[in-house]
Parts: sequence; structure tokens; C-alpha cells
Amino acid sequence: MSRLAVIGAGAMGEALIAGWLASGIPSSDVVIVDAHEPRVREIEERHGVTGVSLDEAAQADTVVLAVKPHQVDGILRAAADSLGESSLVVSIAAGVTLAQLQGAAPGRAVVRVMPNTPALVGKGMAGIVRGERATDEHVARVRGLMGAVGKAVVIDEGHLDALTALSGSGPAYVFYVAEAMIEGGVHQGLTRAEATELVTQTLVGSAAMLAETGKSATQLREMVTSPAGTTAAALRALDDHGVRAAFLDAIEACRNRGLEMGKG
Ligand SMILES: NC(=O)C1=CN([C@@H]2O[C@H](COP(=O)(O)OP(=O)(O)OC[C@H]3O[C@@H](n4cnc5c(N)ncnc54)[C@H](O)[C@@H]3O)[C@@H](O)[C@H]2O)C=CC1
Ligand SMILES: O=C(O)[C@@H]1CCC=N1
Repeated sequence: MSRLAVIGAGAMGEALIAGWLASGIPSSDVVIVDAHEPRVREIEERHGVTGVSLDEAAQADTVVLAVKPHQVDGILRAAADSLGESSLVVSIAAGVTLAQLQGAAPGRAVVRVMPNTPALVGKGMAGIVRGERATDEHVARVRGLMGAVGKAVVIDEGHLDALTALSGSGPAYVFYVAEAMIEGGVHQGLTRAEATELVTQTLVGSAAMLAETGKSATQLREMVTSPAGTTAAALRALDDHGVRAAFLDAIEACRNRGLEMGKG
């Protein structure tokens, strides 16, 4: 029996697979299912894992559902009869609730996880929600898997949409800011390559300061902001454009979209 099956080897499925393999999980322990045959070949070639049928994948110790949220119910129902007695179902789908998962696979142990794409480079952040039938061993297994590709926290289901709005979708906000900063540099006459290098290293360094200094984001921002200096002028422009309020709205919209998807 395979140790790990990933059903839906898209952007997030591949990020997890790549992160797990880099962490030392042998490719022979991982099988995949994807409806798009060329995608299966691509992932097999790139990572050395094996494409299998849904029935075969369902027999793995841990079955990770990484398809689009609206597909989870149908695929889990189709796989339910093939799931092994001790198989653990892990859904990473945004908005799909434990109750919905449990309804599609009655009697099975299920866990919800909200990962993020930095798992690809071992710097992921994941939220884990324990289903009713999940044992301590199941939770430890998922903690181990997500811990192998970054950090993981166990939280209540009621907070998972809020977590999604920060860490699940969060990398997109950071890349959006990076794009905008690079564009700003290009507008000031730097080449795109120069601007990209400057912005990338600035994000890497700033993230490391947040993670390593023990100082708050506010303290770190103040360290950069000399009175009446250049940074103050820049932050004033951001405030004039309502950027902070836009982030509050974006995070609320993200959380609300997760709630809405859970109802659909
Ligand atoms: N992209 C991200 O950053 C994150 C995504 N997620 C969740 O991961 C899930 C997948 O999202 P993405 O990877 O972004 O989507 P995607 O569209 O890149 O991947 C979905 C994959 O499922 C495959 N697929 C479609 N129908 C299938 C079927 N019947 N059986 C097997 N495979 C099938 C597609 O060919 C595709 O490769 C979603 O539920 C999303 O909420 C969670 C956290 C972060
Ligand atoms: O955009 C989405 O719906 C998925 C869930 C979290 C990140 N990407």
C-alpha cells in the first residue's frame, strides 16, 4: 500500500509533493491521480511519483484531496468504498467543511488542512482541523506531513476561513505587492531584472527580520522610518491611497468567500 496519495496534482498538489520529496519522503511512497492525463505524465516525469487509478489511490494510508472545492464531494463519494479501513482522508479544499467531508465518506477519519504554496520550498504555513473520527495518531501524522514542508498549527474549524485569508491566500498578496514594487522601480528607470533582485532580497530580508528578531511589524517599520525622511513620504502615499484599509477589506472578502464556498 502506498503511504501517500495526492488526488489532484495541480498547483497546490504539486507544491506539496515537491516539498514532501525534498523533505525525504521517497517518491516510491507517493502516488497521484489527476483527470488531465498530460498533467499526470508531467508530474511523474518531474518528481518520479506514479499515476494510479482513484481506487488504487484510495487505499493509501493518507489520501490528500487537492482538487477544486466543488469537485471534492463527488470524488470522495466515488473513492469512499475503496478507502482502506485505516485510511485517513485529508482535504485541502478551501471552504469544504468537515460535515461535508464526513457526509461523503461516512465512518472515515477526515482532517482538513489549509496549506500554502511556500510548502514547495519547505517554508509553508498550514492550519489543521481535526475531524470527529480522527485520532491523535492521525493528527500527529498530518502535523508530521505539514511540518516536513513548513510550519503547522491545529485550530478550530471556525477559524479556518480566517486562517485561509492570511496564510492560505496570503502568498498571493505578497506576490502582488512584489509585482507592484517591481513596477515602481521600472517606472523610476531601473531594469526589470535590477528591480526584481532588489525587491526579492528586500522581501526575504524583511521576512527574516519578522521571523527572527522577536520585534513586531510595527517596531520593524518604525526602524526604517526616519523622521521626515524618504520612508515617511512613501508611507504617507500608501495611506493616502487607503492601502491599509484595502488589506482589511481583502482579508474580510477572502474569509467571506471561504464561508460562501462552504455553503455551496
Ligand atoms: N493554490 C493554492 O495556493 C491553494 C489551494 N488550495 C486548495 O487546493 C485545491 C486545488 O487548488 P489548486 O491546486 O490551486 O487548483 P488546480 O486547478 O491547480 O489543481 C486542481 C487539479 O485537479 C485536477 N483534477 C480535476 N478534476 C479531477 C478529477 N476528477 N480527479 C482528479 N484530479 C482532477 C486538475 O487537472 C488539476 O491538476 C483547491 O481545493 C484549493 O482550495 C489550498 C491552499 C492553497
Ligand atoms: O484561491 C483559492 O481559493 C485557494 C485557497 C487558498 C489559496 N488558494
